[in-house]
Amino acid sequence: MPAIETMDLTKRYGDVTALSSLSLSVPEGELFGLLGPNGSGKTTTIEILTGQLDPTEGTASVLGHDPAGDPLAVREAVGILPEREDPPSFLTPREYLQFVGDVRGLSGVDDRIAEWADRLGFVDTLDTISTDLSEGERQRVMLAQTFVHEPDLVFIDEPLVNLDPIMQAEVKDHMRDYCERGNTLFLSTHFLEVAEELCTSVGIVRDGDLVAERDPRDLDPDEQLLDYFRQEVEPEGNETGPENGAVAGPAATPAETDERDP
Ligand SMILES: Nc1ncnc2c1ncn2[C@@H]1O[C@H](COP(=O)(O)OP(=O)(O)OP(=O)(O)O)[C@@H](O)[C@H]1O
Repeated sequence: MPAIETMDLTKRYGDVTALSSLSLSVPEGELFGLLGPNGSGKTTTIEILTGQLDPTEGTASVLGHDPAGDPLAVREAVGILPEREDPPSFLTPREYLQFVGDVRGLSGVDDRIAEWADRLGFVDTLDTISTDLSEGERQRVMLAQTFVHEPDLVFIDEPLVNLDPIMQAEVKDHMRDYCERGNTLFLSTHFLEVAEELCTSVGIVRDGDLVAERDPRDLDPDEQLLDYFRQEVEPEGNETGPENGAVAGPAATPAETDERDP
């Protein structure tokens, strides 16, 4: 059974069609990257798969659960890190992670918090009120809450944004190890270099439909994921675009900027 499967997922908001018969299948153990221009339907897909939003039509299965019919079962089983999500400003990382542990019914929470704070380098700020943390420090805490209950499947929107280069390398290693242990990771990113380096499969969405799927490790040595992306998302005869590797997204890799993806 695939970790994730969708059949003809469609989401309409009045006249706007955010998803249009999107079908995809992500096997267990895959490090899958969902790529696409702004407004192509990536967030909508993640919100449906994590039971936050009901589709207008179509079906989905996530670890064998129906996110529309049983959203709680999905949310209990997976880790989720939406883009631009922070820990509550009035809690310290320790208090927030204890709260997450309580909600998830975890045992040994203090040990888990210590382990993740050590791994993601926030031991020194565990007891600092979150409003006083930098953006990167808050992202580390949010990554910890995503993985702290050791879920089999994790959804992350822009995992490396705001992290310094050393922490990016640490998180990349963790994500690879996580999938090598048989778990599944579903990323959404505008950073094609990150997808090319990490993902074992990428799917490209355009206008709410999956238009291409590929293992980036199969790219020819002289072919870049950006070229492939352009070919799939740009209508014929309109093949000019940004030269920076993040089409219709931010102008630099996360290593080069402190700005969040617009
Ligand atoms: N609540 C809403 N009401 C109306 N339209 C919406 C709503 N949410 C999303 N849309 C529209 O649905 C389409 C898909 O949006 P979505 O946020 O899924 O795209 P995305 O690929 O995640 O974009 P980005 O890369 O900019 O984050 C867009 O046209 C967007 O304007």
